[in-house]
Amino acid sequence: MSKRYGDRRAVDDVSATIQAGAVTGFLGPNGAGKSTTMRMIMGFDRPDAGSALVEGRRYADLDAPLRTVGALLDAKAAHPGRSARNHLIALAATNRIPRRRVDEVIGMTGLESVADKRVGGYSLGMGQRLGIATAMLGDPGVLILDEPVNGLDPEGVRWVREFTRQLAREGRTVLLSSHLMSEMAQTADHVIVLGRGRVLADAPISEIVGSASGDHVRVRSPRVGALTAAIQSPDVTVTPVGDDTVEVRGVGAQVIGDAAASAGIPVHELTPVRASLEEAYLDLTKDAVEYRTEVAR
Ligand SMILES: Nc1ncnc2c1ncn2[C@@H]1O[C@H](COP(=O)(O)OP(=O)(O)OP(=O)(O)O)[C@@H](O)[C@H]1O
Repeated sequence: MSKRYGDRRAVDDVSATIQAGAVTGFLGPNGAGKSTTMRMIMGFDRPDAGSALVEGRRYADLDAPLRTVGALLDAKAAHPGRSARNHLIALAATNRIPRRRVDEVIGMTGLESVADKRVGGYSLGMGQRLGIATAMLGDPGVLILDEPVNGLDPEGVRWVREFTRQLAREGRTVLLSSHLMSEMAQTADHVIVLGRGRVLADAPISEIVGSASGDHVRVRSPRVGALTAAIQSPDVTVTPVGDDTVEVRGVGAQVIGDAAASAGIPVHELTPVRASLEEAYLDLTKDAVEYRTEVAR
């Protein structure tokens, strides 16, 4: 799909397939085009070129849209004067969804105690839970969640993680955007990264993290100089990070440990450090960030 706003290419020839039975993380800097893509999938915005199909059809052509795909796109979508329960009852009634499903989604999202209060008085977190309850109302096989953990407390963040993992285990398709990389690393199976409207990466999370340059082994030894000499080779880079500590790149912990043992060098720490999703993400998007903070040097 492609979409312009004025002379701005918000989404620029994006192609992707979101797999069932997995949580797909949708990442990208502010303004990268994530929300626009999600809105186009849900038929709220019309692409200038291309189309999005949900279970093989455009959103507008779905027979029972709410029962096919549920979305959280704007946590403030419910009328502020209505209660959560009444909001859900009205939606259920117009979509031929049985009334008991309203109580189910209220229970599922932990909204029982506030379900009869006005939505206008809800905290951001309660609004997010109501948004997720709304998305789940039709028991859809596909969920599109735009920053569902935004504004949630740690318990709520963990709940979204476990909830979305469960949805994927049930075989549903989950597309989830977030700026919280540590959270995404624990939630997503697969990641699509957008930058300036284009797809920068589309791969399993292990592959994305594995491609980052941050993997190294942290080594601490009272004879760190001798150990450095023992593992020296053109492929190995050793960076001092303290008097007796170095970061070693290009060789694994086992080789370093064996080299130390055969040279009789004591080792006080030998820690393989995996690159994080955050490092991989920052590597991928470094040329695509529009609003960068200048760090004083
Ligand atoms: N309705 C609109 N009218 C004009 N420009 C828009 C509109 N919606 C989005 N844009 C522009 O399109 C680009 C993509 O925005 P979008 O909200 O899709 O990004 P995003 O990846 O979701 O960002 P964020 O992480 O900040 O939510 C931005 O430059 C944005 O300013």
